[in-house]
Amino acid sequence: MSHSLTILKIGGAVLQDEAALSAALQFFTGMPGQKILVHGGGRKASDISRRLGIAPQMHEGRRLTDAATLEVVTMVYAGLENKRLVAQLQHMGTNAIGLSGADANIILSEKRKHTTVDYGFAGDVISVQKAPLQALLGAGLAPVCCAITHDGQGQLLNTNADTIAAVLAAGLAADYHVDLLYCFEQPGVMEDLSRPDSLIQELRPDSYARYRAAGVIAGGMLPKLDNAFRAVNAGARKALIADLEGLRNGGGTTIRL
Ligand SMILES: Nc1ncnc2c1ncn2[C@@H]1O[C@H](COP(=O)(O)OP(=O)(O)O)[C@@H](O)[C@H]1O
Ligand SMILES: CC(=O)N[C@@H](CCC(=O)OP(=O)(O)O)C(=O)O
Repeated sequence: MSHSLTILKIGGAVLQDEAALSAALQFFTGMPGQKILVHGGGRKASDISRRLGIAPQMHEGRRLTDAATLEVVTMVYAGLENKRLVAQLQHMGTNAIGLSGADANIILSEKRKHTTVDYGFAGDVISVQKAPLQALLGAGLAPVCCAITHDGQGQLLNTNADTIAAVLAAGLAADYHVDLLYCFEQPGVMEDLSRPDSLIQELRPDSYARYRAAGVIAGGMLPKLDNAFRAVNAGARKALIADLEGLRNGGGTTIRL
């Protein structure tokens, strides 16, 4: 295992703020070694859904994805957001290549099964094909991955973007020293979102369970943390949740076992 690989995931709020996005892409461009960018775009998809008269519906941080919503998220994530990120990275000197999970069959998923909630065309990941990713990385390209996956039967599925970042980290952990960085608009996981000084510097499974049961950690933070633990469990060297300032200066919330 000779190479380091950094996987940076940027969320919907960062994508909505041009200055923050540009700073995040500059940070990505400056990262040494091999790297993958994973992006969300949930807020943009919700905006465009509303403009089309489709009310966005989320459950525990995941989108209920009916057929019309699947069209919207495919256009937004695999189209608009993915391609504009690739273009901006090219402008900054990073040779990026945009991918969905269907491209080169990198991420195979299945319709999310749940006993009480119908998630529609939301996809849970079954497997990651690492060979095409390794080939791209080895060729000096930076993959830019969106949250659209496929089931191998021709059906596109909508997968949480934090999950995409974590399964890539887990899938590649046997071959690289993987650092997984989640960049969003908060300083990290907070005890109280209204208090910027309430950063939780370190989370372990037991403290996560306590905060979750107390309702301190909720919504979009649940898939982020479940996935960060998944990646570290699978052998990622590091998982960090932070804003850009924290990523630059060693702040944020570190996930430990
Ligand atoms: N304890 C917490 N600390 C930080 N954010 C939290 C917490 N609990 C809930 N959240 C919410 O989770 C959101 C992040 O989830 P989400 O919007 O899905 O982010 P992203 O688009 O980056 O994946 C934050 O903006 C915040 O509103
Ligand atoms: C199934 C599911 O929830 N998919 C997510 C994919 C995008 C995403 O995760 O975007 P952020 O990182 O910006 O939240 C969604 O449609 O919101």
